[in-house]
Amino acid sequence: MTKFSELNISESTQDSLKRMGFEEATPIQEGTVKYGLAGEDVIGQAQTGTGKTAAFGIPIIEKVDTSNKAVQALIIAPTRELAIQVSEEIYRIGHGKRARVLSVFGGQDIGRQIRALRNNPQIVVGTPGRILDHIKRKTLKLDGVETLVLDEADEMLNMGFIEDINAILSNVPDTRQTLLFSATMPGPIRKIAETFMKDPQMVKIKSKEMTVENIEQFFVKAQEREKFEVLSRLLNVHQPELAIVFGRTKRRVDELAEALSLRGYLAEGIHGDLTQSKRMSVLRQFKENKIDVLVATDVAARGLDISGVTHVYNFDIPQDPESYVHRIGRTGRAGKSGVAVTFVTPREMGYLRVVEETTKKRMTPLRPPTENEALLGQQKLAVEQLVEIVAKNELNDYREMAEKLMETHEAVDLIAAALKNLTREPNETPVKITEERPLPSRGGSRGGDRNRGGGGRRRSNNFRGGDRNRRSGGGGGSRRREGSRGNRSTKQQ
Ligand SMILES: Nc1ncnc2c1ncn2[C@@H]1O[C@H](COP(=O)(O)OP(=O)(O)OP(=O)(O)O)[C@@H](O)[C@H]1O
Ligand SMILES: [Mg+2]
Repeated sequence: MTKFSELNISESTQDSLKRMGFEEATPIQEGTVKYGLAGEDVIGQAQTGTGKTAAFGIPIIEKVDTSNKAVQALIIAPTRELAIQVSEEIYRIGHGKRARVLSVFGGQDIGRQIRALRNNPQIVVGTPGRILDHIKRKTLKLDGVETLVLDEADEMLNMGFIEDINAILSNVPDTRQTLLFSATMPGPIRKIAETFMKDPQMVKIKSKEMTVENIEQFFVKAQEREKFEVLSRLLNVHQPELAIVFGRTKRRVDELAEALSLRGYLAEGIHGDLTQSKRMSVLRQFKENKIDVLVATDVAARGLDISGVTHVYNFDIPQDPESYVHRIGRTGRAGKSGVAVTFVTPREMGYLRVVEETTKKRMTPLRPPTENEALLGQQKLAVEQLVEIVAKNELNDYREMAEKLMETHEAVDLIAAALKNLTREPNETPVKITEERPLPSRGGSRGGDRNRGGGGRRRSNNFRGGDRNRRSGGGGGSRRREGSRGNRSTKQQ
């Protein structure tokens, strides 16, 4: 590990990084900051959660001239949430220098953004569509841009943003420096990326596997119709602090969020058809631990950095190995540990093998928990909660009542009743999960089919469904979840 002081960066930026709790540079930061500072183009590839944002953020902050009113750096990101997150991180890195950073994205009042743009931000982070909109309105001038960043470029190209990106690039001076970062760099994407760039320095952080080793990776084989029960049981056994469940389509996400709420989990869905304010409020609730389970599509979760995500469940196996890498990378970030479980129907085993070949990592088979094991997991949790309440020693208002109860009942029955009340018991509430068709067969369960069609094809999984707005609420939030946070770090697999 390298100290930031060895990377030739200013005291003020070093102070900001210290304030953020960054003590040493991660390998991708160590590898790219010098090129970034020297004005060279860089293609940076490193595993999820290893600090790629600061890898481009640090040189941007170092180079920005705060006495110059022009926009000097433009960062393009695939989603609104990511644009916000990246702008916040860069703002923090630029704290000492007082650089002005602004995020612009669709779904937010454009008038407000236009006014903010008049305040001369030096760094703008945005989604392609909205950036282009501002260029057309002449509310965003890019002739002073020296550094352009494409974060998650492959996702933007998958989403069909290539023309928008080309149009944006034609408004940025040719003399600019271009930086491109992602955890995965599929071949065709790299080729396209190179056409945007001049003699890019390739910085690939070598690792045996594509995924970080602090994520334990499991798969569970289940029939499509069994998957939801298996998910509920796994949640009961694993007791995740925060979990993300990925579904293949927007409809799937809506139905899963609804079904989980009905069964008493604090769950909400997030996907591209929700209004911007709904998406932001769901994410905020998740970050504040008011939701335990976030159900999401691939796109909605790309690049998101939420600390405390302990478990990722791929309710549907992703079609591309790259999606798998990005999905499970929502856990195990910044050196923390995480667990990923991928559901696979027998017909989809071929996809699992392709994922494993790409990531160079075998997933461990996981037996679906029995109903009894799920109950036991929850009972254990109830015991922990009860003991914790006792340890808090705030029971004075209850002692008298308790003593009275003990005159007529056995102590053991009373405790058993309290435990029962705290336990999430197997719940048969009917839920509606429309069966998804399995992915097209990949020829046999050993897979290994390298000749998969559609390498450069636009992914369709995030563009289907979404024919309904998500019903809000769902009720059923269980009592026992409330105030039980601090106690739920027990991780089992
Ligand atoms: N040098 C560092 N020391 C400690 N923490 C860091 C350091 N650099 C980044 N982090 C933290 O690590 C987390 C992950 O960083 P970041 O979001 O940049 O990852 P990423 O590589 O872009 O991941 P993804 O591929 O998922 O987009 C963030 O919370 C970030 O603040
Ligand atoms: Mg990132």
